[in-house]
Amino acid sequence: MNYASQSHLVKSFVLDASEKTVSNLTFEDDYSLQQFKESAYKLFYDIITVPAPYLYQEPNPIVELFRLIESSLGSLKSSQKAILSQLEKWWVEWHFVASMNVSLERENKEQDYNVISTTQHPMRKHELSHYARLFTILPLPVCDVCMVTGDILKVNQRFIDVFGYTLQDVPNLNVWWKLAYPEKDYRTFAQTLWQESLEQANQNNDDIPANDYRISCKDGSEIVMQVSGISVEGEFIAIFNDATERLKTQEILSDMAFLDSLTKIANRRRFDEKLTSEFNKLSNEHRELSMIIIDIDNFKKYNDRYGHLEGDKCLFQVAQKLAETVCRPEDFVARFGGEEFVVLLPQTGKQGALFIAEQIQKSIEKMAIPHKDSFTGILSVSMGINTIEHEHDSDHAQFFKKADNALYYAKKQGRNCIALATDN
Ligand SMILES: Nc1nc2c(ncn2[C@@H]2O[C@H](COP(=O)(O)OP(=O)(O)OP(=O)(O)O)[C@@H](O)[C@H]2O)c(=O)[nH]1
Repeated sequence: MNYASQSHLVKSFVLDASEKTVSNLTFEDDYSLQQFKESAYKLFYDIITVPAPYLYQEPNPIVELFRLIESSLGSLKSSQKAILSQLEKWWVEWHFVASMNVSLERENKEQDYNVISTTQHPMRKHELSHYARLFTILPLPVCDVCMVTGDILKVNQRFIDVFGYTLQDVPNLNVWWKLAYPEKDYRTFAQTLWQESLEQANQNNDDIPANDYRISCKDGSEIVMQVSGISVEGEFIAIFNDATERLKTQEILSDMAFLDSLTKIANRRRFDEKLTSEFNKLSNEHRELSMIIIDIDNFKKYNDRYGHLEGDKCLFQVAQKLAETVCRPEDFVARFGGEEFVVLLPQTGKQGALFIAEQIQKSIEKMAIPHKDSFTGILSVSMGINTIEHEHDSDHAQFFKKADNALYYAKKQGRNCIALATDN
């Protein structure tokens, strides 16, 4: 771009316009506004010769040029300032329309599409110029991608601000996937999800549905984005919406609801509360209380062999099975943490608790979840039981500790077994 000559042209245009046609850019009627715009567009048409505008990159040539013009005008009058800033906006619009026309012309070669005649009247492309402005000023990161080649055609300034990548860093989808999704497994997952979303949009003739993606930024930080999009004739525009805050809120809400997010049973916090309340009841009423701590055997090896995702699935299945097996309304099941669960059985003595533990063992065995690295070839659990009566001198921490000691003993016996805490 020849900055000097263009700067000179725009400068004389601004000076001329601010002297004659407008004062503070308040146009008396639509006609004078239209006149002014048309002369501006005519000027752009005369001076713009760059074939492929890279408007959305840093440094942005248009912005640079206008900075130059502004400094060369010395101390600006407010009317000149207003004209200059309007011109800059229109120039961006005009440039976008011109580039759209160039691609339209390429597609319509056989119809002898006349680019010049359309670009001389750019306001006919009203919608396009609106789109151009939207694309530039949208406070969300957006990028425009050619579906055929995978080339990223444009990214807006917000995209650069949020992710740190410019169009040079991510010229096409291949590079984008590698940089933004550096971990191979997660990349495969994200690509599959995005591909399915594209197909779904295509089938339903609808927008690209929104899903959450964990994206790595140029500075190495990670950000969770809800990505959706629209597809328009061989291109799609991906729209990124920050999901971090939403996910944080969801997490807090699910914590507040005392639900373990993975297994969908009560969590540790809820268990602590329940244990305290059951313990307090003991002193007032003639009651018993039993606790069973359940720990999956060799779960580390399970994760190592079948992968963490399968491990998560397994934890969910075991938790649901426990909730199904321990079904009296006053009984209580929670995930204590990791691969450890806990059952509280109010008004239940040693024999009753042992019976429930055996039921649990059987139901887990019946699920027959394959576990090649376990002694039995299927998933098993070990359990420690403790029971307390209304006359007691321990606190709930001690009560828990004894059940945990019993569990430790069960593990030492070779796993897949149940141990009762001793009285002392
Ligand atoms: N998939 C998955 N794994 C978890 C989760 N929480 C804890 N773990 C895994 O559970 C495993 C527990 O390992 P250990 O404490 O060594 O116990 P173990 O391998 O079952 O051995 P034993 O208890 O002696 O039978 C670790 O590998 C943890 O990473 C979870 O939410 N999901």
